[in-house]
Amino acid sequence: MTHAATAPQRGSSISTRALTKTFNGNRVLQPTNLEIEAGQILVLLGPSGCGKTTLLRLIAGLETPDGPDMIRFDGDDVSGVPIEKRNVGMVFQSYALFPNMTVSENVAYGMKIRGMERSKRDAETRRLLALVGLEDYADRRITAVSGGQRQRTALARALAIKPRVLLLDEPLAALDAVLRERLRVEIGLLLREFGITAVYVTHDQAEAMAIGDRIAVMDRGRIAQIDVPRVIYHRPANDFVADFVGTMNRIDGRVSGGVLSLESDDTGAALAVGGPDRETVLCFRPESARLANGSAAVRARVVASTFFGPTQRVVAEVTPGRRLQLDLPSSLAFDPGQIVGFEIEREAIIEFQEA
Ligand SMILES: Nc1ncnc2c1ncn2[C@@H]1O[C@H](COP(=O)(O)OP(=O)(O)OP(=O)(O)O)[C@@H](O)[C@H]1O
Repeated sequence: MTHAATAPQRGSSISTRALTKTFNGNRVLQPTNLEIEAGQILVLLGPSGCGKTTLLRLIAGLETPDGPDMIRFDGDDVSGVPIEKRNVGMVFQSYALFPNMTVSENVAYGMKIRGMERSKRDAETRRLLALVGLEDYADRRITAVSGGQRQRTALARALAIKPRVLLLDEPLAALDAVLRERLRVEIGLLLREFGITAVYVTHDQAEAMAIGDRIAVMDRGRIAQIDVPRVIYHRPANDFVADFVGTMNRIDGRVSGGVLSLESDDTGAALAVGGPDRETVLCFRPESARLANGSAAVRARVVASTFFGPTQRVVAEVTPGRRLQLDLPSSLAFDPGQIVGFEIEREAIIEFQEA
């Protein structure tokens, strides 16, 4: 395991039971049952207004649930426990740091007001600054460090009070894309090293995939699906999750003799999918397409192509108006109007039950 200096502290498990929240007669959180194991990172992912922040604030104790005994930490009802007694740390998009203090003073603040003695506090501050890679910036004023360094200061400050639950609300939203990408990896590693239980709100699916042990995708006050990132991505439970997480292609048509056929002049689809004859909608991700020729291939007319570096995203029509997005090797050039043939592995095809 890890050595003493970074020995993981134990996080609390969190569970909610039919947790709801109503604002002025409007129920914005539908009955929600969550089980978050100690030390796990759960990401709440969903579009604006779906209830992510409300759920986070309920766990924090910043909002009151509709009823008693709806939230438990380590099996104990925390309904009557105020935020300062819940042992939660919070990190927000706006850093909420003290601008007139240095980086290390900000990190030490919580320990100071809790009366930790100077030498212990200094040692702990140094340890935390090293952990977030800011040891060389300890004496800089907050106003003299970058956005990413401020966010890491905020994280170190939240961890300094040794919370058993860390709640993060869009902590990287204010940062530029490059920094966001780097910090999302770093934060995930840090939280795991700390062994803390974390709930992390974002509407950025790449961030959710990188950070979450599990992801809860939320839709209009409900959890639409909760699972590990791989399952959320490859086996979305419904249309909403499929569309919200990544790009999903759809081909609708009739499956007859296990094959979905769409024919029109020089384009068309002949996808072997198996199963009984039916009207259906088949879904697949752009990266599931493989270039192919022959009778088993789908043929589509290229509309446009965008270069991504290792791959290119080709937009092509399988019949007029039925557009698909395909990720194909970028070493090949595809001109508009050209016919491209491709296949999709059967395991990569997702079919939702007709509602
Ligand atoms: N204090 C409040 N009073 C009344 N309605 C509220 C309050 N807080 C949130 N809501 C409503 O609850 C719903 C969920 O809001 P919430 O902030 O939880 O969404 P979100 O998923 O975090 O959105 P965003 O990504 O935009 O922050 C919204 O319709 C919002 O308008």
